Amino acid sequence: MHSLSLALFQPDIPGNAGTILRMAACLGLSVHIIEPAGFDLSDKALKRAGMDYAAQAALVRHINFDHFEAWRAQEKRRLVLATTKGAVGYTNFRFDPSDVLLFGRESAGVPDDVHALADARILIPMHPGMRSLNLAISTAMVAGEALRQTGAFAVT
Ligand SMILES: C[S@@+](CC[C@H](N)C(=O)[O-])C[C@H]1O[C@@H](n2cnc3c(N)ncnc32)[C@H](O)[C@@H]1O
Repeated sequence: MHSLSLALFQPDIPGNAGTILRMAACLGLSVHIIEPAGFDLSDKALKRAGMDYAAQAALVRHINFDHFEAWRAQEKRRLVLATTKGAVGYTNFRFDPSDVLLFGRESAGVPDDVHALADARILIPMHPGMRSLNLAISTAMVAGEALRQTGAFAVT
């Protein structure tokens, strides 16, 4: 298991969370879910989307953002927020193996105070006029680049 971690801020859609859990299990990443989520974390759709892989994912639940921040402070890890309001393109950002990569909820992203306290805000550049990518897709793109940069992909 890598120390690079994914974090989902109050996710709304179980299919997205399940897809991310499956990816995380395959790539050796832990996933931190900041509650409340918009669904029951034992939801069938979460299990269906994550398939049996979800059971192998390192899932950590935080009852709220303060709880997540207490964990992060203890670990002394940087918070890197993926946001459509980011200033730095994700391929131009230098990732650290201990980073926590935070993604916002499907319906609303993250609140302004969470946006402000992140150590860095990164963007996946999109064509003009497009609003946002799907949560699971953006998580895969950023995780792939972070793993590539930090040399953490399994070598074949
Ligand atoms: C469906 S989007 C949220 C859209 C929301 N209405 C907003 O304005 O933030 C869910 C999450 O995916 C990530 N995301 C989607 N597109 C992105 C992009 N182009 N660059 C960086 N992150 C993105 C962000 O973490 C975002 O909070």
